[in-house]
Amino acid sequence: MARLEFDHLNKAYGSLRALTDLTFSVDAGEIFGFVGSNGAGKTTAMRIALGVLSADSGEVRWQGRPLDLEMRRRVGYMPEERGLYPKMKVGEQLVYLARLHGMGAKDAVAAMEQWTERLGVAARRGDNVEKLSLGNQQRVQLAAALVHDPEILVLDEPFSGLDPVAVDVMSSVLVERAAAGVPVIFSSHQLDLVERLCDRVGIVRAGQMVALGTKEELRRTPNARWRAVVHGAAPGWARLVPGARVLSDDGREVVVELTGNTEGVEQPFLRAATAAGALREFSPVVPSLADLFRHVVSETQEKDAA
Ligand SMILES: Nc1ncnc2c1ncn2[C@@H]1O[C@H](COP(=O)(O)OP(=O)(O)OP(=O)(O)O)[C@@H](O)[C@H]1O
Repeated sequence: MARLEFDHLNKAYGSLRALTDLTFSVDAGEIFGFVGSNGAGKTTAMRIALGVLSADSGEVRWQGRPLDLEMRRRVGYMPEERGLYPKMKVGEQLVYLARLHGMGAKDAVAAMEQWTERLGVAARRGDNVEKLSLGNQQRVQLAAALVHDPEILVLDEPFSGLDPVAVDVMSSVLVERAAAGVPVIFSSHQLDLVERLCDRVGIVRAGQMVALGTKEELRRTPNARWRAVVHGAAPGWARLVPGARVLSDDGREVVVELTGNTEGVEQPFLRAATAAGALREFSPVVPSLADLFRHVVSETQEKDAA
């Protein structure tokens, strides 16, 4: 299986430990969301993958082999600090970058035309990059990451500062590249997007991976939560349900945490809700990625403090 592996990466800047045994992998065809608070170490890990920065120990492998200079030419990278030449024309710059990655002149021009078209900046090919709005510069930056038809995509906050249309274009490009077998890793603070796009997610805190898995795996909690909306019920009815802890109750909507998360664990709560009054809604409460993120980050902060 073709897989991009980040294997026990350690990195310190002087006395600051930026990464501690950071380990995870991204399969070919998978979109991996790399999330974490500011300063958690995402950029550091991506820079190590690209060889812009060296790790103190650990390595990044593609298909079982450490990423060397030759392989890194086949990676599409969007650096956080962005890396375009402001005084060079959009089209020329993309052709130049494609050639730098080993493409022939004709193919480089064709790829530049294709990607500027796809990303909605074809009309700006003749303009210097610095004349473009920030969002359009970012579209060009993505074109720069894609123009050489990379085998791997590593994108540092590709969605920041994009308008909703550009977000849609960027999303569809990532989904399409993954469908073509490319492992895609991107960092983002926009957790709704990560939730929507990613197959798997890794949450880093202070250089360590604190949660890793598919969205379903991350959402699986030891105790299920359910909500019921009941009209005309006597106050406090839910407190009498065996195995249920009431988390909130506004007189109509009640949310409970149940002991366990097995099939059918909600049935006593459902029966009680039906008996209590007119049941209008009944559903499981599924935590969002933002809920999980807050939970994981605050939980590990408490552990650190202890
Ligand atoms: N060149 C550097 N010299 C010293 N410290 C650095 C350097 N680059 C990063 N750091 C520190 O390493 C830690 C990890 O930073 P990094 O940029 O990798 O985090 P990040 O997760 O990408 O953050 P953000 O979401 O804010 O972009 C931070 O504490 C940061 O201050």
